[in-house]
Amino acid sequence: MTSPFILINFKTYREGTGHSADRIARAAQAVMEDTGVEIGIAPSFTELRRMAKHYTIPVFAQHIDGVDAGAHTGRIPAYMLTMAGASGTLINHSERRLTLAEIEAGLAAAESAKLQTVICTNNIRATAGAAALGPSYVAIEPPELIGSGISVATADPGIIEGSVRAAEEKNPSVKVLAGAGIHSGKCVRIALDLGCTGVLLASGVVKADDPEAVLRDLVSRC
Ligand SMILES: O=C[C@H](O)COP(=O)(O)O
Repeated sequence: MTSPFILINFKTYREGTGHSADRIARAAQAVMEDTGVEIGIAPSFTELRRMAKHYTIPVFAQHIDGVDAGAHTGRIPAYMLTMAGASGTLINHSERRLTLAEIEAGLAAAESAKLQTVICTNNIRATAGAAALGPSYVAIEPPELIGSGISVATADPGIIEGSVRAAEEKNPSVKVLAGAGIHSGKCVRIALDLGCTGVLLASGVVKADDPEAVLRDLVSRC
């Protein structure tokens, strides 16, 4: 049986930058080592290489572009992510929405670089479409709950259940993460009980006074 996966997105929070990013990464590594629950981080591009060098936990990018090396100003190709030490990438986060063509190109680039892929979706139909593309994970996140402190696990368990079912129907090898407002071990337990492999979260850990305490609570019912 595979371990649950908890992926912490640092977004562009100041609390996820510089020394504060280290505080979270250090805590994530300690909790992962103590409990065996897989905990990954998705820091900003400017922190990614440093995070991947200093910590052994999985480090994901927050975005990828389906372009190769060359004349592409301001883009982030797969080879740069692997050179920086990333092991995976988010694709199509609600805060960085992409066209279908861009999602497909980013996914293909990530796969050819052997990066794990998390396509984010905002509803069950989008989950079905994303799962059909065959990423490693689909992360279902109702946009209205993102950053709200109100957990999708309790506010909208139906969207999680429906997404798990949709992914299973389209491609049973695609794992599902639940995200938006996740902040406690209870939220994680509900997501796992609904068939998810884990959770994608940000503010609950990144903005916490004591990120390690939150992380220990998150894994407490895995
Ligand atoms: O990538 C993370 C999600 O957008 C969830 O964010 P949140 O945990 O702050 O609601």
